[in-house]
Amino acid sequence: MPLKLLKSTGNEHNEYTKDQEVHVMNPYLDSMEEDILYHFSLSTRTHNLPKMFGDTKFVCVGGSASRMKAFAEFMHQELGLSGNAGDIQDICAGTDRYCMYKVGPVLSISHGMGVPSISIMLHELIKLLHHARCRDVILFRIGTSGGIGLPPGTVVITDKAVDSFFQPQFEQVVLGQVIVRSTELDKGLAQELLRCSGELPALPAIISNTMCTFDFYEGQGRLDGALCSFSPEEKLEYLHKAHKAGVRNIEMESTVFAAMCHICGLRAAVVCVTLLDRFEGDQISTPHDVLLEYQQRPQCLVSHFIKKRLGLPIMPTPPPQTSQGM
Ligand SMILES: O=P(O)(O)O[C@H]1O[C@H](CO)[C@@H](O)[C@H]1O
Ligand SMILES: O=c1cc[nH]c(=O)[nH]1
Repeated sequence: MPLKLLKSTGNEHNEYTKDQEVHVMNPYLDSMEEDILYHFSLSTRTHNLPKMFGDTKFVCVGGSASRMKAFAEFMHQELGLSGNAGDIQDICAGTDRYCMYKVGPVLSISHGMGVPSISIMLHELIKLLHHARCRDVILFRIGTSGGIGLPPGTVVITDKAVDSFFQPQFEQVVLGQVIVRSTELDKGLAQELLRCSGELPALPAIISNTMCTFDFYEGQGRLDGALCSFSPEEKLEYLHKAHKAGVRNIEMESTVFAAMCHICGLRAAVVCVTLLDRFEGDQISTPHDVLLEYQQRPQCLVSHFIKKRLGLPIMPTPPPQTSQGM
């Protein structure tokens, strides 16, 4: 079935109606004879990127390769595409750095853990979207996080992505100098996702700030790493400060994701479920099947959004069933 993109679903921000290109902010790129997207195992010389990707409208990224494969299979079913969802091929099969699946106008890509890993992926993704002459693309990070003062399983739609000092910025070292970039995300998109969450049963969601750290253990104030140089009281004091600054969840990619999308004119949202309440502990001890169900919540929410955007009938569909790792 050919899929048609609706320009709007009704109430969203005006920005949605713009015909928006992907801006690469690099004056040298277009004069290169060939651009090798090394970590995707793709190139402008060996692949017809406009033909392969030109109709892409939604890009969903997340840390785990199996999650992003399962999400692609789920979207195949949700979009009512022909063929067998299980036959979808990894476009990046020539490398095991990242995986990438395309289902209709949706790209599903894994990014690994942490800022350096997602940053490399985003450089190549944004160039890919540019070379493919994509327009009006929306990016989503669908991930997991540690909550602060929230019941586990809550989906946090990020308002501001903040650093470990609670600042809405991302610092990149370039040629030995620190460049500070804004981590502004699309507020209209976040609101629209929140409205979508209200249309789904058992999908508790809020909009709030997300803190992005460079580490899972010490960087997130955990007492259970191989190293720990602070007391339980100091840990709680820091988490309370974060809470006071409006932070309700912690993960490891949102600031660079927000910063790079913002600069390149891409509308973007970060949608992460909380796996635990960090006021209560550090270890993720919830049973695996419960964690899997939590992990599917951002996927169901973003799928619902995409289907609305495409004007597809919204029917209660079961969440992705394939074996996803955490
Ligand atoms: O669930 P994903 O997308 O992997 O992301 C979160 O989980 C990882 C840590 O377990 C970090 O990468 C964090 O950002
Ligand atoms: O506590 C958590 C859970 C998932 N991901 C994180 O980065 N932190």
